Amino acid sequence: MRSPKDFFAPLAVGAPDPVREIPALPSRMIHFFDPGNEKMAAKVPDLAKKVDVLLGNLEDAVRADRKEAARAGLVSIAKANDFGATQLWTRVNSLDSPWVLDDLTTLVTEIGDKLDVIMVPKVEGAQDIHYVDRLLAQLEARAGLRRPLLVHAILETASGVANVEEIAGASPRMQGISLGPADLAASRRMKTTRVGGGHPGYLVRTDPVGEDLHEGRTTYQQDLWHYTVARMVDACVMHGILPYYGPFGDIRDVVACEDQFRNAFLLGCVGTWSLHPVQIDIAKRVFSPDPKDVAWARRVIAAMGDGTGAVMIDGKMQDDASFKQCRVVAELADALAERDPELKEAYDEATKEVQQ
Ligand SMILES: CC(C)(COP(=O)(O)OP(=O)(O)OC[C@H]1O[C@@H](n2cnc3c(N)ncnc32)[C@H](O)[C@@H]1OP(=O)(O)O)[C@@H](O)C(=O)NCCC(=O)NCCSC(=O)C[C@](C)(O)C(=O)O
Ligand SMILES: [Mg+2]
Repeated sequence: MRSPKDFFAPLAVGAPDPVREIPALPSRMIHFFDPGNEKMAAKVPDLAKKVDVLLGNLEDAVRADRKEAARAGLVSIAKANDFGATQLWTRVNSLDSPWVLDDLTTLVTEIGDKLDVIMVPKVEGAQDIHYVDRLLAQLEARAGLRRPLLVHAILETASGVANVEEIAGASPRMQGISLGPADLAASRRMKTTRVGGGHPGYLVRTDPVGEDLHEGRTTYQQDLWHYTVARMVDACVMHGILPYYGPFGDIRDVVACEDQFRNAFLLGCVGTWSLHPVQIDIAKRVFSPDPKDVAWARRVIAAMGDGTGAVMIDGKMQDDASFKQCRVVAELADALAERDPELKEAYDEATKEVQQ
């Protein structure tokens, strides 16, 4: 284990200094595309205006015989475009694959100055992050990069979940963690065949009402991912990094997708993945606080002054703790409003209505 004193020293001579704080940039949706797929790649410049993060995916969902095309596609897309405030991320192949070394070497060398975050799949423990950390420092030094690349881990193995706290704190490069429900389900031997979302068999049932055990008993479907998401959120917050939901594979079921995203938002996640253009607006709607909640939060903050003591607003007690919750909502709204003029108008309009 590294000494905390050494944590902010570069891991290679000439590599940039590690960051001391992870920037809380808007990242409501991480939009996945296959850079080797010409149809998808053609849509990227337009999509860049709509999404917070564009991610060139090199791992699963890219066929083995298209891995090199995807890598080369990402290099040319990054070189040909300036995405402005939209971040550019990549997901490299897993650390046990034959492609990852070339992914990291090529991408850092060719477009290290354009990339913000490298997503590493199937992370099992801190040792995986340490490997990537050192290698990135060596490549950054060789490429003469001035800004360190950040690392995002996907939580998609049982050992990854068991070690999530040490993964979150393994390097100052750690930017965040996403849930990978499909690989995680396989790793845990869960008996599901879906990419995220619920399952009708995972339920609770009300007590029997009479002799007939089948009669009049309501069932409620439960959230298969509650434990993992909640644990991931705590691990991330403990280490000052950002938690994200992940993929929702039933592209047609936009209703359940929105529910899954909202559960994650309410539990503390800052964003999710969009796998198809139709999921972009869902993520934007869910991960931008509701204007009514923003107006309420601003009203509580104004009424609470320095944030101490207790006041009553519309019959509800407010104190230091509810003031802090309101600040979370209001600060997120302010950050998003800076990037999105439509949201700014909606938030200001709702705030004015409350003040009248
Ligand atoms: C689902 C698929 C096959 C349906 O693709 P489609 O072509 O059948 O859909 P469509 O509705 O017909 O598409 C309409 C148009 O949108 C385009 N399009 C479609 N998707 C995108 C996109 N993402 N970005 C940009 N453009 C896109 C598509 O090319 C088409 O263009 P056209 O009108 O010119 O013909 C397709 O959307 C896709 O491949 N999406 C990305 C899938 C992906 O990245 N999967 C990996 C992440 S999930 C994962 O790995 C799991 C995890 C974490 O590891 C774990 O839980 O373990
Ligand atoms: Mg996976």
